[in-house]
Amino acid sequence: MPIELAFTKGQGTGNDFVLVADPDDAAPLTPSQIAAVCDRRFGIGGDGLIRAVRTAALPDGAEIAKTRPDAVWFMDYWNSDGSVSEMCGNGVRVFVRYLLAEGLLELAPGETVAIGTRAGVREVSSIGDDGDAGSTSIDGFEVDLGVWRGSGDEPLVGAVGLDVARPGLGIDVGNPHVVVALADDAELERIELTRAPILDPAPPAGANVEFVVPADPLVVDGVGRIRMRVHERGSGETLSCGTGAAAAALAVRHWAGRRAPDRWEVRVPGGVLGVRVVSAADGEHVLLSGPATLVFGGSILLD
Ligand SMILES: N[C@@H](CCC[C@H](N)C(=O)O)C(=O)O
Repeated sequence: MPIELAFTKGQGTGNDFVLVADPDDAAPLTPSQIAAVCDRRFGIGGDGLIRAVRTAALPDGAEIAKTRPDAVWFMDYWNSDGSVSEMCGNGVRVFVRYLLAEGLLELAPGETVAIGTRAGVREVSSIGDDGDAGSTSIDGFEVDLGVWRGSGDEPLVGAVGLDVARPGLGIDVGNPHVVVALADDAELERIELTRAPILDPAPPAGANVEFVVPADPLVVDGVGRIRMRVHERGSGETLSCGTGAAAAALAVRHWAGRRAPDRWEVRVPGGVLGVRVVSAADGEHVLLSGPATLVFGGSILLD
């Protein structure tokens, strides 16, 4: 007997998601149902599926429910192939937009909400209008992705369109990334990402792979500027990846050395994202800002 699933479609810089509400985790979806929903020809289509579940109702939220009762909602994030991920930087902004539209949350400009994720609690602020967060922040929402770290991975990365494999730098912002610098825009356009890049050695949990090109000049008015394309673990090439944009900015900042700025503008095929790095007592936090839009809603029949 097919089940009817009510959904909303949303996107942030062209990274698109199917959102469903299941506050009590009453009807978990199987990986094959998720892949069917995300299929662009046979389903709704999306780079991922996000379930809105109360943190206390989801087994993966149990620890957060004990320590951070203010993180009422959990972003249960799934890639389009039905694999699970710890975190999604574009997704978490669209998730907050969705909670607001569904009347599940109230948030004024400048206010912050704590969201449970598999990477831990993430603070999301409404910015723009009255809630400005600074010159590189993009109106919409800004998420504190927490303390970033180098993953220690330094694989060689091969991709169709690259003459030789290039060195990659592993960055962890709650989920795993490998960032690769390319020479120029022509090389960035030439790579073919319908096939997954080959990482040697491959990180055990896989990785999202970002290809970046610095703008010339790299820094204007204290803001670093880069272009990026991405192949996402579990979703293939997407128009944008928020955590990937943060990882790409962090890698270029690392390569640029001590005088590199803390504010970055990252151009992706689907738009522009803001990244800033802020020092705190527990380390360097990376913050991501960008738009979040709901596009349409409906219901789908699922086997
Ligand atoms: N598009 C997302 C990242 C989604 C998860 C990723 N594919 C993974 O498996 O880690 C973003 O905006 O960060």
